Parts: sequence; structure tokens; C-alpha cells
Amino acid sequence: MSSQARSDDRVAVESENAAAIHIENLGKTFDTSEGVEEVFSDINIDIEPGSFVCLLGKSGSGKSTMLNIVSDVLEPTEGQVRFENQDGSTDVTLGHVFQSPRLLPWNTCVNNIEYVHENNPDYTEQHAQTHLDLVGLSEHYDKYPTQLSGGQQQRVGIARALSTDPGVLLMDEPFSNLDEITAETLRDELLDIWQQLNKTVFFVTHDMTEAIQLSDRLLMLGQGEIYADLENPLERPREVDSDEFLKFRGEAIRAFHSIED
Ligand SMILES: Nc1ncnc2c1ncn2[C@@H]1O[C@H](COP(=O)(O)OP(=O)(O)OP(=O)(O)O)[C@@H](O)[C@H]1O
Repeated sequence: MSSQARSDDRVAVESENAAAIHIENLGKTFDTSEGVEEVFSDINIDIEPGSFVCLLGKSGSGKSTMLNIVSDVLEPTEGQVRFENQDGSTDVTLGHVFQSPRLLPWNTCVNNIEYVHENNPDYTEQHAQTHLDLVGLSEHYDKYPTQLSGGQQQRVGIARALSTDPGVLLMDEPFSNLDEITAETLRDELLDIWQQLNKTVFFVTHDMTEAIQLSDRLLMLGQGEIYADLENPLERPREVDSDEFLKFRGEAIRAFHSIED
């Protein structure tokens, strides 16, 4: 039986866990042929459970390096990153969404999600379908990545990240390869999902409008430090052409340019 034929056999998406992120005295250097390059040092950030935080910075400021350390892909040179569930436990699942969706081309949408649950016999095809439903792909369970648009492929990437019920969702410029209309749709959908599922989101972007649309808080990284940390005062939903939006965008852009290149 095809996965589509079984789509009525729904399972509920469970979610109860937004975790805190504690970045403590974090520093990173790289050894290069020109010597030791310090990317940042002594960074301290506490991120509230369930909040949506955007990390901005100029090219080369260290955004991806920081996200890779938070993801445990890179070792910090100094300091640590701690995660904390709301019951105080520290065993937190991380979900990752990358700039490109990194789907396996020989797997269908459902199989691309089931693949990350290979060792979990309780995760069934119906679970994968439910996660695809969440991102609006109910009509595409059995399609292969090449049969999907770029936006649909990224939706599968988001569904795959959510399928592990992560306490923290780490997103590295996930919409930057998409056309603006598709990106706008995916931002709206991400906000709906974030509000529905109660996740902590740590989102890297170089796009100020995107950061203001999405986040509760904007962190700006540059010259080795977090040089600006702005609470987003705007109520949701946010209209990008409203006076309040444009006023805060102006303030945020001034903060962004408050350090030298
Ligand atoms: N593996 C590495 N070895 C040496 N240097 C590195 C390595 N990875 C990153 N860097 C350096 O660290 C600095 C920060 O890079 P990073 O990719 O984190 O910046 P970024 O803010 O994400 O940039 P962009 O917006 O262009 O993606 C850069 O100077 C980069 O050259």
C-alpha cells in the first residue's frame, strides 16, 4: 500500500518540550596557515525556553561557527553550551535545518523522514506523514526530492527536523536560497509551527527584515563579541510595511552598523 493510501491513519504530533540554551564563556579560534584566528571569545548568552532568537552578523563574523558549536558539530576552544529542559534535565534533542535541505535523492519524502528514525521501531510511516502534514506536504508523501520545488524540499527539511520532537531547533539561513515569495510563505508557516509546537528556535540570518518578522530577540555578532542584543518590541502578527515595523527596523539597522567593518 502506498503511503498516500494510508494518510487517514493519522498520529498526533506530540510536543511539550522547549529547552533553554546557555552559552557560557564561549570562544573559538582556528589554526590557519597565517596563524591563530580568533573568531570570538567570552560570549555569554541565555536563551529562554520557547523563544525565537535570531543571530545576525556581517559575513565572516562567526554566525555559522557559533551555530556549529551549539549543534555540537564543532568543539569550542573555550567555554561551553548547556541545554536545559524545563524540568531541569539536560538531555535535550536538537533539530537542524540547513541552508540547503540535504535530502537523500533516492528516498521519497516519507522515507527521507523515516531515515533519521532507523533505530526507532516506534516511529512509523504514519508519523512521517503527520510531520509532512504539518508543513503542508500531505499531497506529496511519495514524491522524490527532484519532483519537488525548492520551497517544498525545504519544507521536508523542516518536517525532518521536527520529527525528532526537538527541544531546540537550530536553523542556519534556511530560506536564503529561496525566492522571496516562497521564503515569505515559509516564514509564516514556520511561525505557525513554532507557536503550535512550542520550540526554542536559534536562527541564523543576514536578513534584517526576516529577523524582525520572526524573532523575539536579535543578537548581533561582530568583532568577536555580541555587540548588540535587542528585544523585539513588535506584537505579532507583524506587517513589514507598518510604521512600527519600519521604525524598529531602522533602530536595528543602526545597531547593526554600530561597529566598524
Ligand atoms: N574550518 C575553518 N578553518 C579556519 N577558519 C575558519 C574555519 N571555519 C570558519 N573559519 C573562519 O572563521 C570566521 C567566521 O566564519 P563563519 O563561517 O562562522 O562566518 P559567518 O558569519 O557564518 O559568515 P557568512 O555570513 O559569510 O556565512 C571566518 O573568518 C572564517 O574564515
